[in-house]
Amino acid sequence: MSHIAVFGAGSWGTAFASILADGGNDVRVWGRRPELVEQLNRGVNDDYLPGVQLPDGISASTDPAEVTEGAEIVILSVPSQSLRTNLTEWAPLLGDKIVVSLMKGIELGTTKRMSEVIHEVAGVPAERIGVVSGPNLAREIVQRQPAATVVACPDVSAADRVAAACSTSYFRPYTSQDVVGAELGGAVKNVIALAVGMAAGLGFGDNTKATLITRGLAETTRLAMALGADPRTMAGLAGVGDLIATCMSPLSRNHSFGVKLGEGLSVAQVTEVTKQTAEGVKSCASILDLARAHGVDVPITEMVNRVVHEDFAPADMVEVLLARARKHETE
Ligand SMILES: NC(=O)C1=CN([C@@H]2O[C@H](COP(=O)(O)OP(=O)(O)OC[C@H]3O[C@@H](n4cnc5c(N)ncnc54)[C@H](O)[C@@H]3O)[C@@H](O)[C@H]2O)C=CC1
Ligand SMILES: O=C(CO)COP(=O)(O)O
Repeated sequence: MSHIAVFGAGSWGTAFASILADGGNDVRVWGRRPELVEQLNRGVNDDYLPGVQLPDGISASTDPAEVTEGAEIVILSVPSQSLRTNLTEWAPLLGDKIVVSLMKGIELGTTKRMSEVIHEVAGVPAERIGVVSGPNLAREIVQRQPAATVVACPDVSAADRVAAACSTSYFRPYTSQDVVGAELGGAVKNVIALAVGMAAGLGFGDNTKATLITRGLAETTRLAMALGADPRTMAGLAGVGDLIATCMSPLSRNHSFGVKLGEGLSVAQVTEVTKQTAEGVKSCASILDLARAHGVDVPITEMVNRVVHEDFAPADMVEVLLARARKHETE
């Protein structure tokens, strides 16, 4: 049994803590708000996962030092744009632990991946920074529905340790050394899910959705390869696997956000009613910056960014995408 710390008591932090507890670990969760921490200590998380009874083996605290004391692995699951600020406080607690990011976003302004932010702010060597990414909608996971994921880390033995800790009868982790691919797949699929949601909100059917998913995979792969990722990761769970789950599921916050935009609500109106993190809304801008810096064409991301940040209409997005010059499919 390992002692594992989880920072972030939202839907995925809590669901991942449940996997770890089911895997036989002693899990301590850090939450910001005392009321939520109190809920977790009663075995529930009514704010983010209402109606779910959490497994035994999870305790929670608002004290980062208490949560990390004796932990071998530290899992980070806060919104991507808050990680840098959070880590400034947590960095001294990380010591020689394996640090794992569950986050699926790219930092605004710096265009850094979450593993890069962890390395930069907390000084953790790349060999001890892992990423977990795959088709893992939190609500299905806490119902113990079967799913698989990717645990990526440059150090295979560290990836193995994390994979062993989160291996259960319903959750199957595969290991990988492709951190860049896993992080890019996880971040860009949120943007594509916004586009697919918009298409659904506009009343388009499965041909349109499949087209956006497939061309979304093409632009994700182009960008990931430009950053040094293995293209095979894009054909795996952290690539097309997560892309399909997020683009097709009404449980996805990014997909649902896009649907409301497609139905005619403004970004401000959708933001107002969206209580949880939809990473693609912010990361579409940083992913576009990243792609431009590497000279990579990402037309869907570009259109999503225009809708979300430049007041462009979703219907016009479709028109512009279809009016582009014809090209070879594999270019
Ligand atoms: N929910 C899901 O199904 C999955 C989510 N993810 C990723 O996990 C990450 C976390 O997302 P969720 O747990 O789903 O989000 P969430 O919105 O359910 O929860 C976010 C948590 O972070 C806390 N938080 C908000 N602002 C904060 C700040 N400034 N400092 C510290 N804590 C703050 C919130 O209070 C909440 O506890 C995201 O990057 C998301 O893309 C990855 C796989 C599945
Ligand atoms: O990453 C996810 C599933 O793998 C969750 O997607 P959303 O953040 O869009 O809900």
